[in-house]
Amino acid sequence: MTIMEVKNLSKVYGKDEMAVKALDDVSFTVNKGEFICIIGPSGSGKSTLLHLLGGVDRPSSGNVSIDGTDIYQLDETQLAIFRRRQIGLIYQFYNLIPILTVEENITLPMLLDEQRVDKHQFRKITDTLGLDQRLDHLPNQLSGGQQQRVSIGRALVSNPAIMLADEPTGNLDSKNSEEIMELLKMFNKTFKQTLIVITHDERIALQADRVISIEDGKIAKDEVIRS
Ligand SMILES: Nc1ncnc2c1ncn2[C@@H]1O[C@H](COP(=O)(O)OP(=O)(O)OP(=O)(O)O)[C@@H](O)[C@H]1O
Repeated sequence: MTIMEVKNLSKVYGKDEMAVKALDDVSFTVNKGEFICIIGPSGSGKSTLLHLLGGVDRPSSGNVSIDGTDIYQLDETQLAIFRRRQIGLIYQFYNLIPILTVEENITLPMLLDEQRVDKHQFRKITDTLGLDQRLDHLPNQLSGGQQQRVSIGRALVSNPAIMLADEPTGNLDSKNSEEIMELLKMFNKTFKQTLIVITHDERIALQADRVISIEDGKIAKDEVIRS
């Protein structure tokens, strides 16, 4: 079953002689529950693509449909709500709010959305992420690996259909990196959560179901590794 349809997606930053074509007519579809890695050289357009898949930025042309919703037809408020409910985003530098505790950082998207936090779901996520003893800590009282777990918790709490991660292990040592990937894969397999990960790490790319290579803003290769 298709969960995402990307059609003729292009993104140009800047204008006139300053214009940079970061993404050039990219089209592909994603099946529900797929684990895709996006690879490619620095500056090839990977982060731009991920942001457009997640409704973070608007394309210059083309569209992205998620579960039948053409997301760029939504106005800003509708898009923000859609994003909070359907998309989980994880970055290399965790983007946690320093003055909020672990629990507050994780539940923030639900509170912003005026949704009740399901206590059972919250406990399950924080137990699985090994954060149950850290809920009252501030981000700077945690290790890098723990901070990344918090950002995964924050991305998971609304049970999004799609998880997008931009080099989620780029800032971690190999042991933490492995653990974070195991967690993401576990949520992908257990909850059929679609997982799209940008990585420079070949070992991570080899774990995916499918690898999309981006070069110069275009898809250079799209390979199914396992189905
Ligand atoms: N806000 C912006 N304004 C202008 N140009 C931008 C902007 N963001 C990205 N670019 C340019 O668009 C191109 C693609 O950038 P993007 O960040 O998507 O690449 P990337 O493949 O994710 O790179 P990296 O692996 O280094 O993170 C680059 O040439 C970059 O300089």
